[in-house]
Amino acid sequence: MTVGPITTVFILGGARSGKSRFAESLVVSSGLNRHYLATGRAWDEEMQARIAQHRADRGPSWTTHEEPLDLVGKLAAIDGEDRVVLIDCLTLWVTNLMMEQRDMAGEFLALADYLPRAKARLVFVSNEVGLGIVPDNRMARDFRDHAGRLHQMIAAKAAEVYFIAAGLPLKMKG
Ligand SMILES: Nc1nc2c(ncn2[C@@H]2O[C@H](COP(=O)(O)OP(=O)(O)OP(=O)(O)O)[C@@H](O)[C@H]2O)c(=O)[nH]1
Repeated sequence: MTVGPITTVFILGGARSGKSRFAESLVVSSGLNRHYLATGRAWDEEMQARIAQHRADRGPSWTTHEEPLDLVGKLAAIDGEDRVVLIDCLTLWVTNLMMEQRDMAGEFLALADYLPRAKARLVFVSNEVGLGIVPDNRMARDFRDHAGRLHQMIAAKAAEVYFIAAGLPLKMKG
């Protein structure tokens, strides 16, 4: 990640592709203060254990925040020139917004509009969920469409975009 002008980085990949690890390595190499903003919720014991492991792996040099819905509000609240914020991940945010029946287009626009105003560097992580066959239920199809639209909006605003597969980053923009 370029240290200099304000930069937004967007990292897309499949489940267990290594996207979070790659994102964390960019944050560490920036030399800036490390902030982690989780959109996920611990809905069962397995997820609680997974989150605890992630926190232990990140270590004490990271400040962790959790916000399932008001992503722009939280980003604005923790903003600062001295830091980089890793947002993990956009697809869980989409899930949470759908569960609460929020205005998806409005929420996405608010996030895209916020990006050029951020003082912190932002590293977004998301799951590419659009590569398989068309899901046979409506909710899954809607989810896939929302995620695809959001990804295009964030990729358009990001200075760098990566696709991760099998732990390997492919730079798509920047
Ligand atoms: N609430 C909360 N969630 C966290 C925290 N740390 C990590 N997570 C969540 O853990 C998820 C990533 O973990 P995994 O499911 O193990 O990884 P993955 O995205 O399948 O795989 P990779 O592509 O390898 O990153 C993220 O989406 C985060 O939301 C935390 O401190 N709090």
